[in-house]
Amino acid sequence: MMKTIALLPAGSVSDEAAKQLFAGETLNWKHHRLISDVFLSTVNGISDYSVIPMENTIDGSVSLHLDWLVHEVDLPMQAEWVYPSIQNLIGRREEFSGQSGEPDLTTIKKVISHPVAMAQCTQFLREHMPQAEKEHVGSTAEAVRIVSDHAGEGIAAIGTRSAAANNGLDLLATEVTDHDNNYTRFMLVGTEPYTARQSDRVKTSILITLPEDYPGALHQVLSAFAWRRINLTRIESRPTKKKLGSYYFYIEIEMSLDTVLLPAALQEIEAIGCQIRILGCYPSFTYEQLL
Ligand SMILES: O=C(O)C(=O)C[C@]1(C(=O)O)C=C[C@@H](O)C=C1
Repeated sequence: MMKTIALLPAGSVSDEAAKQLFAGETLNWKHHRLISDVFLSTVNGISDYSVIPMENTIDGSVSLHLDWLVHEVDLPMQAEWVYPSIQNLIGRREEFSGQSGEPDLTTIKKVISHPVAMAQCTQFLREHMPQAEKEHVGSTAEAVRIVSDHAGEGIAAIGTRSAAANNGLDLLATEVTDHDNNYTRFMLVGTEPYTARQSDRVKTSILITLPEDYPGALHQVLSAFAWRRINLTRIESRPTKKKLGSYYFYIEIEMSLDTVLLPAALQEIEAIGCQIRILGCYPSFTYEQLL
């Protein structure tokens, strides 16, 4: 049966990234304005998978989305991949044209975008349009659509080339992120394994709650991995939301759950009183692998 994929709107970075992961396949795309609806679509069985942005080169972890996976939904991670987040300043050229014919960015009254995309362009915005009010919306694609619906109101958006083209708008400035090599790591979550492509790199994500009043617990957790020479690629602490100062550790491990060493390490960690929740074991793809 044809699979259904829930994701942010057409022209968002999520949309471009998902098309890359599923290149060559015929699928149903279910676009949603808000990431909460992207999650809920798969929770409610309307979609098979949700596409979730998890981490960005410039802005770091997308904590809100990690918190959703931890607290709100129980959707296993099925694949992770990396996609470039190339942002542009988008609007109508004639609305902002200066004397030289080049866009005069100081005439922009308001810039809108997704908060993560906006954060990737902080310096650019401060340098070139300190006068502009900043407003956050659900995705870069939605920001571009709003600009298209509000001609003549002095609004520009940060978004992708494809969103500008979809809406017949101009690129007022290209590649405006504060650092080149800006990538976003995406996660495919859902109840079925992703099998369309294979990767030689498999990761396991877990959530660990440390026992209370156990000095050195985190050190012991890390050493259970260290002496087995198990590589950790990410460790993040997030509030349990139950008590001030109480945290989970989200850990990404560069090893499959069916490799003998990993269950042994997890057993050792449980033996000191830690609670472990497995969030998924999934193939990991670099951008180059998917080209
Ligand atoms: O708004 C979009 O285009 C998205 O896909 C969302 C999102 C994010 O939430 O991290 C994804 C990647 C970009 O780097 C910026 C924003």
